[in-house]
Amino acid sequence: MKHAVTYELLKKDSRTKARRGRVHTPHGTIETPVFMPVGTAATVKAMRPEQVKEMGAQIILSNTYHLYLRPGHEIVREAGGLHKFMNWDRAILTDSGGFQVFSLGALRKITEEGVQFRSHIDGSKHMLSPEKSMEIQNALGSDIMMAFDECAPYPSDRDYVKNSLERTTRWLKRCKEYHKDTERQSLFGIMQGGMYKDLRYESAMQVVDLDLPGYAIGGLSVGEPKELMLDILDDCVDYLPEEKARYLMGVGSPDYLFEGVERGVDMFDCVLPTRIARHGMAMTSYGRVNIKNAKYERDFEALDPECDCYTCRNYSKAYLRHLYKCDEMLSAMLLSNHNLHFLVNMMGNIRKAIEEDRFLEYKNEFYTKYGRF
Ligand SMILES: CNc1nc2c(CC[C@H]3O[C@@H](OC)[C@H](O)[C@@H]3OC)c3nc(N)[nH]c(=O)c3cc2[nH]1
Ligand SMILES: [Zn+2]
Repeated sequence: MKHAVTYELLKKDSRTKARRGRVHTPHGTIETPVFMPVGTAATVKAMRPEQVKEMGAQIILSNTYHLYLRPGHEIVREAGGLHKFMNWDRAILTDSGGFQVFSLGALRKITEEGVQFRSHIDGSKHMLSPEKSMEIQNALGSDIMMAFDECAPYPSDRDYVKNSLERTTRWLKRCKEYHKDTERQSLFGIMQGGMYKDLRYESAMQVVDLDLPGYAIGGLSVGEPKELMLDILDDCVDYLPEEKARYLMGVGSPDYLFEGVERGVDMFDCVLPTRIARHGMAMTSYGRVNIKNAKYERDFEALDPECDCYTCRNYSKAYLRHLYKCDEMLSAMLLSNHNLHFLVNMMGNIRKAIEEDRFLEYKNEFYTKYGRF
């Protein structure tokens, strides 16, 4: 059968596991490695779609949990699907809701059937199951649908993680069984296994056995120390087939992106760029800038001298600091625009560096200038 989404490997780095590829989708081709802006409630916060497109973003993310609760997936279906509803004609990936139920929902109860929870919005009772998650993602019409899984909390004991990953595999089979229109939308499996390397292997073998168009590494970036995350990640990527796309969920800041690329990851997502923007923080070529700092009061230079984004071309740090101090909406808009542009642009430079076989040199140059992460 023809899959909606396919991965094409273009070039492997000669000294690391970094790789340059493409993810072909019904809404366009995604150059990888790629950073995917997060648009949880069908909007990349404080950004118009044209701006997200103009900076070069090829795919954005949205969320089953949020859109099911508000406005409701049937309304999005009646609107013609998420692409139409939010005026975004490039690719969309939706998460399955499992993670959000645990990070946002209240009074949860896990059974073989699925997860019962109360809405964090109005306390109403709901049930998410593999079938329900697929029904919602079918209604949203995303190009890539994530399997309904359980992301075990950190830390979790071994028995819990083992039972959880086995139930996640049973849920994945139910997702695959339910999803019929494989030429319109592709289902990605998610490997779990917590911080236990042997359980990671078990989960990967069970997930890969279902021969899906792409796979995600879940259960990481959940509060574990960086060196532990990277140690687990080192193994996880090798358990996934080379000819399929690999997505590391919930990652990340610039250093995690470099470390993930170096270990063979193709796709990344993180709320950081827009979230820290709302708190007056910017990522720049010379490290983080906390715009509320008094030292910027008379700093009439651009946020990042090496950035050509709309924010850096037209406004000074002094003005951005003023906007933040006045709690003006334009503050979040301009800082979000820059932070997203910064990460999307950085990934473009990483892709170019892999093409020119100088990924490690670019990584070291970036780290030296950026300083402390
Ligand atoms: C932050 N760390 C982290 N996030 C994670 C997410 C949410 C990403 C999703 O959450 C939204 O941003 C809040 C993004 O939109 C993304 O959607 C795809 C995960 N989702 C699933 N289904 N399974 C996991 O194991 C998992 C692990 C994560 N670790
Ligand atoms: Zn900029």
